[in-house]
Amino acid sequence: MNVTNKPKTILVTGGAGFLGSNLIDFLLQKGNHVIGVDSFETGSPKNVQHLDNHPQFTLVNHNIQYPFQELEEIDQIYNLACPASPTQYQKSPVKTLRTCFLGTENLLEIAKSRGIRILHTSTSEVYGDPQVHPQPETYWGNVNPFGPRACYDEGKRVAESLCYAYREQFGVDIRIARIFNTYGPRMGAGDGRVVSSFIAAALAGRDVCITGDGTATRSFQFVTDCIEGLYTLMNSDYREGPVNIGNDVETSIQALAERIVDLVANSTGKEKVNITHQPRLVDDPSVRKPQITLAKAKLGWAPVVPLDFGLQKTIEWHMHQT
Ligand SMILES: O=C(O)[C@H]1O[C@H](OP(=O)(O)OP(=O)(O)OC[C@H]2O[C@@H](n3ccc(=O)[nH]c3=O)[C@H](O)[C@@H]2O)[C@H](O)[C@@H](O)[C@@H]1O
Repeated sequence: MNVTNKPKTILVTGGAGFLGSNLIDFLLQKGNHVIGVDSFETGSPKNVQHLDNHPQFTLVNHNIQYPFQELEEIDQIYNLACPASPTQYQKSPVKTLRTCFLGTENLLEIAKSRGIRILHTSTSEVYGDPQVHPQPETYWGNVNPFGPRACYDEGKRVAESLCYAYREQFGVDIRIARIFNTYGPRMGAGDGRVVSSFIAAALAGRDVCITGDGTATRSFQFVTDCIEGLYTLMNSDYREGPVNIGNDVETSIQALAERIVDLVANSTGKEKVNITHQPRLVDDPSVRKPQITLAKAKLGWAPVVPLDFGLQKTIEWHMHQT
């Protein structure tokens, strides 16, 4: 592990998104200068509003599908720009693919021409509906290239291939994180992903709706663990291949729903809402759990936030939204 504390100028794409804005806060707290880039298609200005007058922070409205016209000197790039919620990335699948390929290419070109390091955020979705469980980085996945999730799954896969190609052909210094289901403050009520959707419904007194029979599993990582993982990977010497960044405690969606319903009822003092079911989504992965031995060994990183604690923090954040 080689985590350096020397302040840097860091470009964060997707800077007004859920993960991007949390990463920016973290990097600023460490004394860095940060340039946040967002096209505001899924990112929200509210996520970075508190940084309006921050002397070390610049916000740029730009879509990474297009090359940057001008850019000051930078030391590192984190590429987090891409809609990540299935409901969002399926709205415009061509745009999602373009963000993954052209967007990543534009950033790799900057890294190449300036000789700087780039961390690309990939996803557990590269494993598709996995036939190997838990998923190690060496698993090549089970992805449908011709379905509603393909724009994201294949987009993220080709972006990894592009990073690899830029490393092999041009010697670009790359890091790739495969992020598993992450939740926490700033994942908005309308995001569509399961934790924020369940919390928002329960707080509003609506039924919590499971798509499927509830037996599907995910392994939920609190946002602070994810950000620590990304930062540690970026500043580590490990460049051989992708690294899973996730929590390896697996939970069924039914169990998650029941837990959220209980925690929200406890927090509000109101009655528990009902849990209902709708048909399973096409190509929805039936199980997901990261193997994180590589991250532990090479980065000395492991998640530390228990699900109940993270859910409680997330519920409190939602309760304070207007
Ligand atoms: O949160 C994430 O980090 C991941 O979210 C999605 O992957 P997915 O696992 O499908 O995330 P959700 O949409 O949160 O769904 C998780 C499970 O909950 C179910 N779900 C979701 C939403 C809902 O309202 N109700 C519900 O039962 C889904 O069918 C699925 O089985 C993205 O595709 C990933 O890239 C991303 O890394």
